[in-house]
Amino acid sequence: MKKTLTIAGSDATGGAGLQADLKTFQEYGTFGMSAITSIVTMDIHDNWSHSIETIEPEVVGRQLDTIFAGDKPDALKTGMLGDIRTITVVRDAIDRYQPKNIVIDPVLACKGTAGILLSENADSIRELLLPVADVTTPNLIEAGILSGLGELTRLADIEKAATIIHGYGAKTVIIKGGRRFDNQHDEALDLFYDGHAFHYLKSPLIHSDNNHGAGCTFAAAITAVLANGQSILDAVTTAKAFVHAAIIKGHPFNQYLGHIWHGAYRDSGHFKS
Ligand SMILES: Nc1ncnc2c1ncn2[C@@H]1O[C@H](COP(=O)(O)OP(=O)(O)O)[C@@H](O)[C@H]1O
Ligand SMILES: Cc1ncc(COP(=O)(O)O)c(C=O)c1O
Repeated sequence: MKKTLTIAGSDATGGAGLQADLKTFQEYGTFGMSAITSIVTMDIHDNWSHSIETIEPEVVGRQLDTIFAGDKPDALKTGMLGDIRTITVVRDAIDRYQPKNIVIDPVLACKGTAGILLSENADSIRELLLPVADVTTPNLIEAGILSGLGELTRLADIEKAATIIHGYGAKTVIIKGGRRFDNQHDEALDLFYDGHAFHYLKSPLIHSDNNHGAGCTFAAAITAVLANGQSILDAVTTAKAFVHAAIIKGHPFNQYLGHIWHGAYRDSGHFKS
């Protein structure tokens, strides 16, 4: 049994955050574990504004000590980390326990929120987590912030951002253009860069707002496939198909939010032996 770990925030609605990660880990037949960093709530009476309650960093550290008291996870991912002190705690645990297959999803922006969440975390993620990342998966906004390039509107900008982020130490960078990157071909386009070549991952753009949790789920699927021993390019390719199926079979939650369905890839006949 391969083991996977998420260090992430809780999304009470169940679509994103550690809930998305654990569901996805299970879909890939891995045993998921979680260290919770923050609790996100949304207010139906205030235009669905998001609030973040951070868990004491010391408690995050104790969760990690608890998890690493067992066999080492075969892969781990980080999501929303909440407090800057938490980023230090996570890096300390990585130095102490030396896990392999580290996926850093640098969550700085949630869909459905006008502003950027936790932009002050960007510097700490860049300095402490990118140097130990086997894979990092910023969306278009996060890649603009982490690279310092700001708004990325052309393919050349995205490639430049990937090169800069790779320069901070992440071995593989995947910039999720998703539906944010405007292109003439109606494609959801992501860029994969491993320091050698740029690969574009493309899928038809789905015209749906039921996309809450897509980013977390994409990174969680990569984590699970790495835990199962496959290559990074394989992991990213199947994660793209997994999240594509999940968005197609998404369903509305309320007038503000629509969920993806994490079980859609299995429903469409995958994972059957
Ligand atoms: N409307 C869509 N149609 C097809 N794929 C999408 C769509 N929106 C996002 N994706 C894909 O889902 C994954 C997550 O991307 P995105 O939603 O941009 O991340 P985040 O949740 O971090 O903002 C990427 O592989 C992206 O290309
Ligand atoms: C705890 C948590 N993590 C991450 C996210 C980002 O979600 P997505 O995968 O839609 O970008 C959210 C969004 O609400 C969240 O609540």
